[in-house]
Amino acid sequence: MANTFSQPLEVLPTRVRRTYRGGSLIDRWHGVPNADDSDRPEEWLASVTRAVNPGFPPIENEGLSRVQFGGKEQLLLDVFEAAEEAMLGSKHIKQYGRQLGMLAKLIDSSERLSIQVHPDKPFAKRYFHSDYGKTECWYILGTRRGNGQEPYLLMGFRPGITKEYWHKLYVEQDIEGMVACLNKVTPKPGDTFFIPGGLPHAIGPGCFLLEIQEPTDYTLRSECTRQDGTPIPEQLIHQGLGEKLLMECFHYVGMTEEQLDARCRLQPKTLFYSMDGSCTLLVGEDVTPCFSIQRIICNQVLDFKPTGASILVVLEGEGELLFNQTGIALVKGSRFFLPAGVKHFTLHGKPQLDCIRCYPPGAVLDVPE
Ligand SMILES: O=P(O)(O)OC[C@H]1O[C@@H](O)[C@@H](O)[C@@H](O)[C@@H]1O
Repeated sequence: MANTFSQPLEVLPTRVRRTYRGGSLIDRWHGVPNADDSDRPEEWLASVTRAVNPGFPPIENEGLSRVQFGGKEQLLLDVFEAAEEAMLGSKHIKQYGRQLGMLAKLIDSSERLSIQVHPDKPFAKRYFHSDYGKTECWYILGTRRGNGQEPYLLMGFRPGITKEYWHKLYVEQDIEGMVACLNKVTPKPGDTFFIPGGLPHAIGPGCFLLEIQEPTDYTLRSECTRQDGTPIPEQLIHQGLGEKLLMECFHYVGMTEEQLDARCRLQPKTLFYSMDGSCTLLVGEDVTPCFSIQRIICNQVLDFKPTGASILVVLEGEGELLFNQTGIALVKGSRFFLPAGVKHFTLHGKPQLDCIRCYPPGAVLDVPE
């Protein structure tokens, strides 16, 4: 059984509705011309995490990715159940269960998201009885002018913001006041940011990014309306916890721009470099134990010997993924779940591939030999 399941699984598109608009850059990236922004600004990649969208008309299995497997389309979650060991590996299952332990997404915002916060692990454990909070990282793929504005990110309280002051702004819904409390950062392609649980933030307009996060959909927010002025359902504001706990989810740690840069703007580290290509660590264990991210540039042929599962996303270029003497074509936007049972694969850039590999917690990163 392990052999049947141990092959790279191409993941079908999984678009998800959110409270903000965007997504046209995701479609264009996949080669769809003249795409428009919509209420589906996110694509979840190899997801086994359900989207939580109270207040929206229900969609069955929203957020769960599907793969072609055994001659039919199936939920990746069901394939995990049928072959947990081949998919995730026994070491991972022992520590994390049948859950992948991370979620990867593409996000494209044509307008600013609401000012929000995600729980850290202790908060998630205590109030959601979950082993996972929603610490996340963003790798910027591109920017555009959104809503007539230059792209930006809001991140982290400026020094001196107290819980009492933040609560007052929340009660008054003083949006300008809230924006003024946060550091404003200009993103550029190739930047990587770390957003630990508890850090207030908002992705601004015109940001196209790859996000890796803990596998939950817990967003709490201080802003109660969308950009068009329509109300955001109460459940999406405090996830059923109420105003007091909403305020406690934020960490009131002020940071200057320099302190924010030092804590949240990550510096890539070269792991491997040759004529054939390179591997760079974008997010490693020194940043968070929740997941890791590696960028791979492949000019020729790179050989990998994984020791566990990962997700592979092609950002740019064309080439091939060679597995068991079979070549699978790779193009910009290709995304694969690589089960733990895949012990060897080769990337071939034709002429070049720029890829990201996302690893679950506890993974040993594999670097070409
Ligand atoms: O504001 P909504 O529509 O809930 O969007 C929430 C989105 O926010 C971003 O900052 C990320 O945390 C995404 O993972 C999340 O899906």
